[in-house]
Amino acid sequence: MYRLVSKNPNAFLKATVSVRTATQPLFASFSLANSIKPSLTSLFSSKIQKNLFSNSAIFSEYTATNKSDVIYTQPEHTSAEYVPVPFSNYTQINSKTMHAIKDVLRFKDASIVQDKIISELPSEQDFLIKAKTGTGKTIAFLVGAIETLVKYKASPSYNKDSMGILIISPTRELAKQIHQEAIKIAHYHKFGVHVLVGGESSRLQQHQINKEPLDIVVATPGRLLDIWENSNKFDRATKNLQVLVFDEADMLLDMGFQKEVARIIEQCPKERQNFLVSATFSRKVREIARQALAGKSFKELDCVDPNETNVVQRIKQSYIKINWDMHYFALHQILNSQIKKNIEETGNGSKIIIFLSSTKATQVYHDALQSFMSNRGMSVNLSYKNSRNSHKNSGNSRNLQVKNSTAIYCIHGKKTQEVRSRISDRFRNFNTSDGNSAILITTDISARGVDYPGTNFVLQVGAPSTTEQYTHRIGRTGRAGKSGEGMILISPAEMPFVRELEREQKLNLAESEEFNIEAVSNLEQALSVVNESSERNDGFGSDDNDNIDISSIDKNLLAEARNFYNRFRSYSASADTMEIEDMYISLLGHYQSLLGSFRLDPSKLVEDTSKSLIPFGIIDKPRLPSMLKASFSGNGKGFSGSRQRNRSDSRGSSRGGYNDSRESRGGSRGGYNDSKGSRDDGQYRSNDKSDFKNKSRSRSQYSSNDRTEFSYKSRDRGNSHSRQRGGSSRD
Ligand SMILES: Nc1ncnc2c1ncn2[C@@H]1O[C@H](COP(=O)(O)OP(=O)(O)OP(=O)(O)O)[C@@H](O)[C@H]1O
Repeated sequence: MYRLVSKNPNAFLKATVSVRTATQPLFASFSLANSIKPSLTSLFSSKIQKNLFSNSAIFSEYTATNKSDVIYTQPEHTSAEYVPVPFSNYTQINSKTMHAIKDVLRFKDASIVQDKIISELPSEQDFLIKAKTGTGKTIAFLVGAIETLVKYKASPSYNKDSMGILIISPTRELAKQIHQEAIKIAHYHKFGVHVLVGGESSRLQQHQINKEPLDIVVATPGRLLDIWENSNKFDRATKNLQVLVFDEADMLLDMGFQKEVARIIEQCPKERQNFLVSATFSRKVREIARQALAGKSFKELDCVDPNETNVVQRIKQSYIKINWDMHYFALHQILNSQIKKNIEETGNGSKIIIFLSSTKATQVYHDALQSFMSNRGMSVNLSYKNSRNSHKNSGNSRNLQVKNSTAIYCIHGKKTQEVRSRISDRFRNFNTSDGNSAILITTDISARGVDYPGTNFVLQVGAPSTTEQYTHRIGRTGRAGKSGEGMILISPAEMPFVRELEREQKLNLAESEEFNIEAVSNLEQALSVVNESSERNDGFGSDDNDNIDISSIDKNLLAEARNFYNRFRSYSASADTMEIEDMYISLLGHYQSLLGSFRLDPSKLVEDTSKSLIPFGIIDKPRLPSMLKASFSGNGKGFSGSRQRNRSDSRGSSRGGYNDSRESRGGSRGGYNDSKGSRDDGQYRSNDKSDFKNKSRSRSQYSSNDRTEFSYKSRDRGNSHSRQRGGSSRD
């Protein structure tokens, strides 16, 4: 009999986690309509809206106006984002707009935020708009702004050379998405609709500007100011600008666009309407509001109850407490489980987004996932229930032949705009109806505003920069009335983040039931067994090792671990050590900015995060750049075993795990955290904090020839299985 001996005490999760009750029960909301509580209705008596129906559910909804002129929508433990008012009931919308909503967008009922805006029309007022993620803010502000434009066009002061609506977006992806929505809703108006973003031909954009009226312009700040300076027609047109919109207003400031925002506001005419839009009203949104709406009264349309979270309630959310060295196998299990579950429930493949906090980590996780998740598809027989097709059959379930391939995509700020757009389009249009699935691995470049319809699962790897960012990331699923699920992988050192989520976002996250501490420990054991037997080279599960007791380990899990192990090993063996070390440093760069806000323990973070090196057999932590040292080595802990990378590490050419054709190689090594990589101001400005560029290193100096073989146990085995590079030094 085998007895499982953990030679790696850290490998087993010992910490206990209190399992709290989820406040976001899956599909909790679809009961409803019956239950508007009299006590609540009397609290909000001024304006009670009728209830209704949305795409997927029955909702109850009512709103109220209080004295401070802030309108709250009272969600009343429902996930209601739609009101029962069909668009056709709104008489205040221009008929051409209405026509487009019906025939081009094909929307039936208005969402709450849309109802809020439309109820105010016609209006020249300034609006500060807050509504939950994925609840249709884009169309809401477009409808409002277009009404103002239509009115202006009909007025005697109309000048055909003037600009109608200028919409500022923090990222190119979002700008292009808004542009597409604007084209649709402006269909019958025959407006000129433009998008000005970096990474694409400025000449072409200027050509368009000269050719067509500037009715609606969507732009990122950098390219906008660039064209503003260089195009007389554009400059003249802005003198009569009617409406200025800042979408994802706080992100503009988060990304360091303060100066650009200030310039844009300064250069616009004072007489205009303003819309400020976000799913979260941080201090920063109010900062823009102060600038843009200075001295003017504005109406705050807050569609989220102050006691509620900004995330739609039907998104089931949980955390998985797990060490970084277990991520890949856990991903293998989590993703396969999600895909299987979704196919069984709906007959469809999955659309999944995985968020990481640095470009380096995003690229590494993408490459790893390609090794063990992507496949060319196979036909499988599935018996599934509740499928959208099940009505075609007499029974509740039926056998179905589906293809079962998984495509893996990756977007981050170091990719060219052309590649970003292409991948974004592919993922957006990915068809899951034949059982195929798609996974997008991305940085926060895709966290805000970006709409990938049909995304049913969002997985966050590690804590994001703010609790608001968590809600924006989660908001990529559960959109437009659809259901969705979110999970976050959290290392023990990051647990304070989960508590902050509760405090700041009122999100009481529960531990995952399926991947709780015990389940994660099982994963670890199974992987250890496979790893052990692989190292003995005696075949998986053979009987001639008396150190391991595998009887308690589920046979299927062992088989899955072996399958994963074999596939992942082929990737890890060829991965570039320097890329992996850079990933580790970039992650610490990300955590550096969280230390204070989430009261994280620096030495614990270093220890936890360094486990990301283990699957690649890297034993010693690389030396940290001075910018990080100051934050992470204050007490001298956490650096035992740190090793300086130096020239003596060089052993010839790279193994080429990441070959140079990858976009991630293209740019500088600085600016690992690309929440700024999506800046669009003509050049990439790396944040000092995360710019750990070490120009003196050349890639070949850190070739991976000397990297160890894959081993989850390398920590325990010293050098016997892990060849350390020379030149190690403590930091
Ligand atoms: N009234 C409606 N009926 C059906 N679908 C709608 C409606 N309004 C918007 N949608 C769809 O809902 C999705 C989300 O809309 P949108 O991107 O505008 O959300 P958002 O509130 O801006 O989200 P985020 O906070 O993430 O920016 C889009 O696919 C959009 O086409």
